[in-house]
Amino acid sequence: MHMRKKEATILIVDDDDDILFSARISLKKYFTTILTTNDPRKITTKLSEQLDVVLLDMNYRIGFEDGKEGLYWLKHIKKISPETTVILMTAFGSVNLAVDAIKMGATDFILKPWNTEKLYSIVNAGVELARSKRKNTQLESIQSQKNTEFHKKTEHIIGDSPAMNHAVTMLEKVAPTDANILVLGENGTGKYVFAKEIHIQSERNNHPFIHVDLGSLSESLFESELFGYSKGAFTDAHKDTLGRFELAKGGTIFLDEIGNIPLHLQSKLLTVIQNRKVSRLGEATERLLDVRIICATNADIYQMVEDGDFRQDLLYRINTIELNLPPLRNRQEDILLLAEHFLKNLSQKYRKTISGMSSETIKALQEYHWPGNIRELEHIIERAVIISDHQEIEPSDLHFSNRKFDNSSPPATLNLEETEINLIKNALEKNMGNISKAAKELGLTRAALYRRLEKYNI
Ligand SMILES: Nc1ncnc2c1ncn2[C@@H]1O[C@H](COP(=O)(O)OP(=O)(O)OP(=O)(O)O)[C@@H](O)[C@H]1O
Repeated sequence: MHMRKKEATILIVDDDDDILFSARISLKKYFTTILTTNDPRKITTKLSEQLDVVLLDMNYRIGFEDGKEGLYWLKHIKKISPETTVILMTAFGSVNLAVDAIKMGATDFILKPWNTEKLYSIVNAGVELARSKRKNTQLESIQSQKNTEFHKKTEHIIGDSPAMNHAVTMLEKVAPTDANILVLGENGTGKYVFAKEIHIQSERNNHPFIHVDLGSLSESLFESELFGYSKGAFTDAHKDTLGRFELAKGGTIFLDEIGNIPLHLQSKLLTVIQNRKVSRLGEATERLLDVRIICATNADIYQMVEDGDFRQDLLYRINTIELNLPPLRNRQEDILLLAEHFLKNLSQKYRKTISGMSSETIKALQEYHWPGNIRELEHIIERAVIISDHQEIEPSDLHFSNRKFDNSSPPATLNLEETEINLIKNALEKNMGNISKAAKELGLTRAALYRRLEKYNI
């Protein structure tokens, strides 16, 4: 009977070449990759591969047959690759040794000589176990990565302008409810910071907060990323994969740059939100959706609705509560507070002793237009802290991304679109077409800059 081999990497370690040979022959029929070595010291290099199962002999040197060496190597493997299943082989089956080995993380035990069927079934169970462990670890690492990222970002919400105080009051009111929230604001106004803070102040805060940047996902990836897929749903779908909605279970999903999803996916998203159910691509099973949805955009979403680019019914589903984050130039009071906050943190980070900002510096900061909002302010302060040789930050330490907005020369035009186009062109010129650098100067993500290049046909 012809059977398809299972994708798995198995390492057999034994000092007896006959055993290696026969085990290899037995397992080769069922699994794609069988590695062997007669020297346990080679295990370390083999562990650089993703090993599903190690079949490990207990005894190597003649005369030392108490299994200590096997236990030593078992510990070694578990330390380097905790997800790998270790199965011990021995000709001297002793219950005590088996117990010790299992305590130390071995999964099973097989006595020599074995029969092929038994060997196969033990190894196969080991492969399955390794896979499920790996899957869990991946999930955990996604979450812990997300969490540390947030801690860095959230810190505090700084600001004391009426607009900011209003936004914070709203945040505190709506956070504990399960209402869907739409956060509106230009780039760098703190939409992410607010979304995360809403999650932290909600009852879902011991569940995941999953951020999806729809601006950086290609259209072909939207669906599989959001909804997940089952094995075989498309050519590259090698295994069942959770979507972000499922990953966020019990917690909050933050759909950033919501204005970016194409119309056909807007319908799909609408259905998901209405029915509160998701199914993975290629799968009929529907799973209950238990997430709070926060969306954000810097686009004029109402204009998009008018132009037929965004579904009105979807907008009404996601904007139960709307939070508006005003641009920095409209909240003068916050500029100084934020600048001082960044100055303090960044001087610490770069180990500089800077006592503050000169009054000319403060004036320059307050008069600037801040097209990149808080992110731009943070960058400018960071750069100033790094280059400054002064006690206080001086205007010469400030490097505004666009001199046209410098207080010394008023902008040539006040039309927003034209201004944006000019800014982008200047940034590109200055950085010799380097998108990453230009985006950084503009206080935009690369994806956001790309969208603008497309929009304005630059
Ligand atoms: N109120 C605030 N207090 C302190 N720092 C803030 C505040 N708002 C934003 N920041 C900082 O400014 C930067 C930009 O904020 P954030 O990423 O939340 O903006 P955004 O509106 O989501 O931007 P984009 O639309 O470009 O994704 C971050 O480094 C963030 O920590």
